[in-house]
Amino acid sequence: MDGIKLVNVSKSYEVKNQQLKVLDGIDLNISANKMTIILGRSGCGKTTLLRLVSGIEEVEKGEVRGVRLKRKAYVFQEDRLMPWLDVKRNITFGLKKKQINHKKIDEIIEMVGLEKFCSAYPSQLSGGMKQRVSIARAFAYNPEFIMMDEPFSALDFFTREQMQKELIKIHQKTRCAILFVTHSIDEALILGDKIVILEKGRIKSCYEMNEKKQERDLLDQKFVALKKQIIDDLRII
Ligand SMILES: Nc1ncnc2c1ncn2[C@@H]1O[C@H](COP(=O)(O)OP(=O)(O)OP(=O)(O)O)[C@@H](O)[C@H]1O
Repeated sequence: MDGIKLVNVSKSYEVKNQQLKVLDGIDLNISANKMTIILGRSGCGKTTLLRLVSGIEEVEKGEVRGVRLKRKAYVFQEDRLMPWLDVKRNITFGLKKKQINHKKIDEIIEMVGLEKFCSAYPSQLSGGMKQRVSIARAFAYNPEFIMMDEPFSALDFFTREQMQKELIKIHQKTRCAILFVTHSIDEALILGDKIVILEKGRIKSCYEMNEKKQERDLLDQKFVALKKQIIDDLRII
């Protein structure tokens, strides 16, 4: 699959008769098979960027290339499950009957550790389990490109750590392109193949990460130094 390319993308909103510039001249390559992280402070335009890439919102200026014909999935901060459907039906929701490959769906359910909960309803699941269902639903669609908007931000430290590990595993198997929004520097360092720092609607800096994900140790000198650098990038002067 080819990647996705943003060329000079800008977006403004009209708020109380004034133009609020949210994104300003974004140039970005979202590589196929890789996890690209958008990291930034609250209000810097991360969700707006995802919405433009997904096509939910229209680009005002510039262009998003290579996304239109791709199979896309979206994972939101909240799980957005159907309360009246059990886990398996939530995961296959949106797929046509003949598109459902039960063997593959069962594999995905196993990958997210929910094999014992296939017939449970969302009200019977914890927050972390519900978010796993959302992730399984995205992967069940066999997407070429997944957009994730702070999917783990409502989870406690340990559940979040576990979900990050699961996401790395499932991504290594499927190798789809992922655009992942977060405001956690640690999460970006754990997951990213590329970390893009967004600041006031512009790309402030960009880091390519070549270290194997399973071997990343955030307490290692190299990662501590990179984290300091990113904190400096995010500091508003
Ligand atoms: N539909 C809209 N109409 C007007 N202003 C909007 C709209 N959507 C977003 N904004 C404004 O655009 C700015 C960026 O919002 P966005 O949601 O993209 O930020 P974010 O980086 O995702 O923030 P957070 O991390 O808090 O979710 C904010 O000032 C927000 O108020």
